[in-house]
Order: sequence, then structure tokens, then C-alpha cells
Amino acid sequence: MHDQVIDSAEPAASCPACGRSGEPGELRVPLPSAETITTLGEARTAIDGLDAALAALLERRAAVAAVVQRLKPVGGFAGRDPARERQIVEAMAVRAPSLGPERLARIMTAVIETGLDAADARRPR
Ligand SMILES: O=C(O)C(=O)C[C@]1(C(=O)O)C=C[C@@H](O)C=C1
Repeated sequence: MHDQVIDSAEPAASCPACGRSGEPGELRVPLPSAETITTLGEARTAIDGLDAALAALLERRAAVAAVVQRLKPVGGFAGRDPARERQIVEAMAVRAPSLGPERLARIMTAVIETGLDAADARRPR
């Protein structure tokens, strides 16, 4: 049930739900379809697998966003780019139509601000 492959330049990560390895630099995750789930236990297992994948993606996203802060002329919260943030949300809304741009904007604002905060905490002083 490995429907999605996410490429990266890092070594292989195992599937958070079933432990199977992908190719080096890939995260392979099962994408359960909600229609086939009939019990609370199945639903929670599916959510746990999706959350494990989300955590791996959030960790990787934060690391990449920290690199962006070092590359930008003005990084961190001072270098916030609302147009870029809107572009990110619009692109995600195509893939997540049931959430839509307003809800995704709330999620991504939290993701982006958390990433900026983590990058700031990691920055050498
Ligand atoms: O693309 C940028 O300029 C970034 O700083 C990265 C990022 C992000 O986390 O995606 C963070 C802050 C900006 O407001 C927009 C996007």
C-alpha cells in the first residue's frame, strides 16, 4: 500500500507505519483510504502512520527552511515573505482540496512560524 514516494538527498528512511525501507533518500508511506476504514482501532492506526510521516516531513522541512534563512539577505522573522507563503498555500490547496486555502493557511502559518522559531533557536550566537 505504498502509494507515495518522497525524494530527498538523504539516506533511506523506513516507513513509519510498517518499517519497510524505501530506496536511499526516499520516505515511503502507506496512504490509507478513509472509505475502507471501519473500526476505531483501524482509524487510529492509520492516523498514527500518517502522523509519523508528517513528523518526518516536518523535521526535514524545518531543516531546509533553516538553510533558506541563512541564504536570504534578511532571514528569520524579519525576512518574512507573505507572497511566497501565499504561493505555498495555493499550491497545497490543489493537493488538499477538502481543506481549502483558508484552513491550509492556518496550518502553514503555524508550520512556517515554528520552522523560523526552530531555526532561530539553532542559530549560533
Ligand atoms: O522561502 C522563504 O523565503 C523562506 O524563508 C521559507 C519560508 C518557509 O518556511 O517556507 C519561511 C518564511 C517565509 O515567510 C516564506 C517561506
